[in-house]
Amino acid sequence: MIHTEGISKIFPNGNQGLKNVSFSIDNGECVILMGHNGSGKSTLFRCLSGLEKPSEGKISVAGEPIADLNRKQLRQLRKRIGIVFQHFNLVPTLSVFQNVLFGALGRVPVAFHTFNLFASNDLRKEAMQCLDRVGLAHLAERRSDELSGGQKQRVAIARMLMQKPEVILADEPIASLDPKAGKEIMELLSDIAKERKLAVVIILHHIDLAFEYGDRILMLKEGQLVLDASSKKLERYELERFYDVESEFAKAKREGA
Ligand SMILES: Nc1ncnc2c1ncn2[C@@H]1O[C@H](COP(=O)(O)OP(=O)(O)OP(=O)(O)O)[C@@H](O)[C@H]1O
Repeated sequence: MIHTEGISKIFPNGNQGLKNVSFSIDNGECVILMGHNGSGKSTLFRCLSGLEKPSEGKISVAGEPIADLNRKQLRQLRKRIGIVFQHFNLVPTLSVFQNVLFGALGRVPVAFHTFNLFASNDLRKEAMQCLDRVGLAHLAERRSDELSGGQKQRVAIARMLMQKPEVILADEPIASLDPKAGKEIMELLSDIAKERKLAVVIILHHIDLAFEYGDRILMLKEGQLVLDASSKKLERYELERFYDVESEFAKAKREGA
């Protein structure tokens, strides 16, 4: 679960990243975070993952009050937050299986360079289960740099599942994928939210996919949360208006002109 209460972020140079942002996300909810460039999405993600401290307000992630944690506690909390990146961040020379296995590094006290040798059979079994969940068990032995973008993102999600996260933050996870692969990744993330009862937040710029896979849509504008609505109750034109993408033609048609 994620909860923010009145968070603001002012950077040392005076830029305001966030202004009085409050929302809650329950376990099992898949929430889409939208907003133009510079609207504050990355700042919010960095605050939620404990990389940035808000100047004001409270944040709790997985039951932990982030602002009150010391460095060691923050490091521990980060292990419980699964992050999905736009560019996958796999180790290209390692196999798909090894990349996924390394997802457990944060919860097993074994050094990186010996991890592949000393990982237990149970962990290896778990890694195969995570790969199976994303539909890529058959590619376990393949080098990860031989995969397509969509497959790489699936491997990155399997690696993140190995972490046993309690919350998932995905930063434009489909920005470099074709429409079909992008849809598959969105479906996977929204299914994982339901199956594992995790709070999932996805930064996305696709209106159709936001409606299809998001339970709720949040919109930031100049650091402020201007929309927080259930995707079932929201009309497409309302979202387009908030996003400033409604065409003059659509507007005229809607207004019956
Ligand atoms: N480290 C920083 N120092 C100063 N200002 C910053 C810093 N990081 C972000 N900002 C400012 O905070 C505001 C929000 O930026 P942020 O990167 O969070 O937006 P964004 O919605 O993620 O944009 P994008 O879609 O381009 O990634 C912008 O005005 C930006 O210039």
